[in-house]
Amino acid sequence: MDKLEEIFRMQDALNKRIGVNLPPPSDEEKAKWILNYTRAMQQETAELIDSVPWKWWAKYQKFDEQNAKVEVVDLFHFLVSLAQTLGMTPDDVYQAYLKKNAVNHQRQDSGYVKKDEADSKHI
Ligand SMILES: O=c1ccn([C@H]2C[C@H](O)[C@@H](COP(=O)(O)O)O2)c(=O)[nH]1
Repeated sequence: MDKLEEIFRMQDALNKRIGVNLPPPSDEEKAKWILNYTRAMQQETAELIDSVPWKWWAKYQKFDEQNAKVEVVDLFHFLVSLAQTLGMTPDDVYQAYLKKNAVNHQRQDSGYVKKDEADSKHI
């Protein structure tokens, strides 16, 4: 089985066990879970920041690379749940990634001197 498909299946099983069935049945519920998962990601991002010595005024902090890796995996759990909230399959994420990655390369090719929101509308 494809690794991304396996991750999506395992995340769905964990979320169901926690009592969350995705995608939610209404736009209202979708909005609620987008906010829940993005807030959870903000917290995990703060924990990731705390795993590097970011306090320029303090000397007690150490770079904890092992913890940083765990926080990335925590973030990945919530990012996959966010994709599932929006009804995206592993293939949807893969196809959208391919398209957006191509747009990002085109922007670099052209110097990216101007922001053109329309260049992502086909994704
Ligand atoms: O609905 C949820 C709630 C939590 N987690 C997972 C993601 C992280 O790996 C971990 C974060 O929980 P704490 O370790 O911060 O309690 O739980 C989910 O996958 N889905």
